[in-house]
Amino acid sequence: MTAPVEAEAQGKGRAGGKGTPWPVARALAATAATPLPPLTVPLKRARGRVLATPLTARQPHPAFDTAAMDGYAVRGEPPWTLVGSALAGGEPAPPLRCGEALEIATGAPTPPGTTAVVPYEHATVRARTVTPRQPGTSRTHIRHTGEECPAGREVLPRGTVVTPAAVGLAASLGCDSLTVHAVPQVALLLTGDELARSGLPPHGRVRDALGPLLPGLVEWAGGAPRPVTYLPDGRAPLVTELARSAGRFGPQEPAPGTDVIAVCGASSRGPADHLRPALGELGAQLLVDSVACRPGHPQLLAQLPGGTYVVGLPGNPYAALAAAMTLLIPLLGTLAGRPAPTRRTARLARPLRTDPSRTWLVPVVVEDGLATPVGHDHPALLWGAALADALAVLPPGGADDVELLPLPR
Ligand SMILES: Nc1nc2c(c(=O)[nH]1)N[C@H]1C(S)=C(S)[C@@H](COP(=O)(O)OP(=O)(O)OC[C@H]3O[C@@H](n4cnc5c(N)ncnc54)[C@H](O)[C@@H]3O)O[C@H]1N2
Ligand code: MOO
Repeated sequence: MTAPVEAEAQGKGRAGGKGTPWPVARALAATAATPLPPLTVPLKRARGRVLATPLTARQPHPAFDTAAMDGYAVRGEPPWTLVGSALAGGEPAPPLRCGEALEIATGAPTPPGTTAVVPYEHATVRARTVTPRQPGTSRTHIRHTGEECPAGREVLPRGTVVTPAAVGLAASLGCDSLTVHAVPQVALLLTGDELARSGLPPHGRVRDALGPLLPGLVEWAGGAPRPVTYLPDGRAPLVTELARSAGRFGPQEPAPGTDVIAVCGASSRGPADHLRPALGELGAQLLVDSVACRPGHPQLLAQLPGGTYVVGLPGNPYAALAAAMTLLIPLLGTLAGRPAPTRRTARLARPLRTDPSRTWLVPVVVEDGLATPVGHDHPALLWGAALADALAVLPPGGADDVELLPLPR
């Protein structure tokens, strides 16, 4: 599927054309790369990354026989004589003898010989004699060593995203570090002389919507966004910044280790749309050149000679988001080591206008398996996307059941 950029950059024939079919483009983005190499990081830096090796228990859980309730550890048949007390984290208690009871806190090791823990509410104590309030049940209220997880057991497979719960689980099982995939480093280049970064822009200029949007989107997809770089319109600044971001050359210090560069704007064929010519000048290979979808068709995926990927996103903000969901998010997922997402579908709440040759990405809210379009889906405004749970993928010709691309919430 690769084609030298130079050839494409010369012609304008594909600007309004159909481009790569949307499902093909997404699959190309997901398979263009391989996961970044593994590295071992402390637990506190592991969250959001992806396990490169399975998480296995370094110790059994629980690590010792322990009381599941506050009450009395007892041995043998009642009544029992109270011989002392044990708190969680305290000195280990000596073995119990038959007929003895030890006041015990939840989580304290049960002394050797314990046959049950009688909760306070099930016991009566008089003159250091403990008796049960009701006939014994079959429950001993002892959590035995390894009963929840034996040592060496694989508890999370490779490819699991490290959630807060996973970090806590790893700690419970004695881990101080996790082996995860490196996080894709993402440079964000925004082009356009018309962009204003705060306040109400003067006539003819527009507020930048993508500088505020993209870092959160990249983090959600498992990448690490670099601070946004704003570029003036022009081919030369784009060539210089693409090369610098890729760490290849440049007058300034190269940015080390950039895996992906997302470029916003300059993706179409107008006089200020320099992305394709700039990529051509740098000797990039186009992997996807325009996608048969609305919005977002001018998007592209390319690879610079040093290996860095470039995703070209249209300047129109909703078109940029739709394009990012098509090319950038699958690419980042693969680089980050995430498994392919589970395919989700829903029934469209009402039929939508369809296109015979292009996929439409439609913002929807999803409830009880029904996808309801929220409207407000003009390519230039993120209103519909901000209301939506997901983008519904409406294939050429339409469908009753549609695939969903969940949006970050
Ligand atoms: N002759 C053709 N013209 C256009 C075509 C085409 O096929 N043939 N496609 C249109 C489509 S669809 C899109 S989308 C845009 C893509 O344009 P670019 O990627 O080149 O982006 P720009 O021209 O720079 O900007 C387009 C539009 O978006 C605004 N913009 C840009 N950046 C931002 C930002 N960060 N935040 C908010 N708004 C932004 C910009 O001001 C323009 O209004 O091309 C069409 N034209
Ligand atoms: O990608 Mo444009 O519609 O897709 O604004």
